[in-house]
Amino acid sequence: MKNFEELFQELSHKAQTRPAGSGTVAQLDAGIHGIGKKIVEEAAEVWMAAEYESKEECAEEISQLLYHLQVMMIAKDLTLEDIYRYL
Ligand SMILES: N=c1c2ncn([C@@H]3O[C@H](COP(=O)(O)OP(=O)(O)OP(=O)(O)O)[C@@H](O)[C@H]3O)c2ncn1[C@@H]1O[C@H](COP(=O)(O)O)[C@@H](O)[C@H]1O
Repeated sequence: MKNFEELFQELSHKAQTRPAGSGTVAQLDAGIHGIGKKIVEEAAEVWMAAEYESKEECAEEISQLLYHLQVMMIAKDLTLEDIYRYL
């Protein structure tokens, strides 16, 4: 099991090394517009899961939203500290 910080490290490394087959690299190549659409889509899936699905399905959708938010952070060259200072 990985935590938020570990996922961010992993995604940052993928963005730098660009391994073949990485979905993260594909997302980054899709650009801000594509990543933004994915965030909106995943946010809607979180809402629907919270309304109509199980707690576990809701947790999975939330994890996917967090993933796509991290991809956006990397695309915008934001660090975790840039975000944490507003929490
Ligand atoms: N945690 C995630 C993660 N969460 C969500 N996703 C992506 O978000 C999509 C969400 O799935 P959905 O079923 O909601 O969407 P979908 O419409 O079926 O998917 P698409 O057809 O749009 O890809 C998944 O298909 C993944 O592409 C993730 N992709 C990768 N990770 C982790 O990121 C790390 C790096 O992954 P790679 O860059 O692929 O090596 C690994 O540790 C992965 O576990």
